[in-house]
Amino acid sequence: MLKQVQHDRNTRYMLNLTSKISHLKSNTYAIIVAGGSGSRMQSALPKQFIELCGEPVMMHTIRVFHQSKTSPQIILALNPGYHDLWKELCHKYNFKIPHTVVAGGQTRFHSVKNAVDSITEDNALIAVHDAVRPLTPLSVIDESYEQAAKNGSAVAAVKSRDSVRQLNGELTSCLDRENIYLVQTPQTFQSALLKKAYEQGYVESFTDDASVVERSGVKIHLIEGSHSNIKITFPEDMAIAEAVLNKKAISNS
Ligand SMILES: Nc1ccn([C@@H]2O[C@H](COP(=O)(O)OP(=O)(O)OP(=O)(O)O)[C@@H](O)[C@H]2O)c(=O)n1
Ligand SMILES: C[C@](O)(CO)[C@H](O)COP(=O)(O)O
Repeated sequence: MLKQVQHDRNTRYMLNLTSKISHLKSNTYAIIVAGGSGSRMQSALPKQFIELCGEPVMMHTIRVFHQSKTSPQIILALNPGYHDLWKELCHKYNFKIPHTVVAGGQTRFHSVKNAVDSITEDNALIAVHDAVRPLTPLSVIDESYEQAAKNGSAVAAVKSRDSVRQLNGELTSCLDRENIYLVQTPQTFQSALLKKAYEQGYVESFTDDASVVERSGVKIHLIEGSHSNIKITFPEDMAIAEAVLNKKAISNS
């Protein structure tokens, strides 16, 4: 029964998608940023290389973008010191999804910038995504391209499920959580906007692409993300990601 419901949902989704995406005229790109060192993970290898359910985290991430109906060209930003390891891993895991590799930079901003600079098209849609978010639903990715085509930007976000308090000196005050969104990736933009935004100099408050684009004077549009779209940051996140992927494999079998 559960399987039938899932199947019906998938079919409905595919049908909706075919009609929705058929009018997307722009070429699409996916920048997967994998230039970080994963200091909070405290592992010998950066977390994007750690094996999760049979293959490195970032192979899952690239695969989900590859499955998008929009067929994005995939650009991976990776620290040059890891390019050879990545080649070896692609060979070892027989990973054949086409992608190009550019150098990762000092910060996430610099990694994204290197990838953005490698794209020459002004009339494309570019999704920027963390390599360490391997659980992003395909529907969120496709919706992000669709909405960015309409509105210029589409940034995945979810409402807080917890109550939220703000620290003011020694006191705390309750915030209205209806107005609080937790921001995820993908963060998708029309290429001309993203390229212009990444011409700005780096400032420390640039923690994501929305903050860079907003600073260039462009309004940010949010889209519904997913609570399962976690960023692998701490060791316990691997166990959560594994459980979600295993559950998905069972419901698809
Ligand atoms: N110089 C950097 C820093 C981060 N990232 C990427 O940005 C994403 C989100 O960053 P985060 O989770 O903070 O990764 P790390 O910087 O690797 O982790 P930490 O902050 O714990 O060191 C990751 O996919 C990471 O590889 C990047 O491409 N280049
Ligand atoms: C881009 C991001 O994943 C959106 O939530 C986040 O800002 C990355 O932050 P981090 O401090 O580099 O983990």
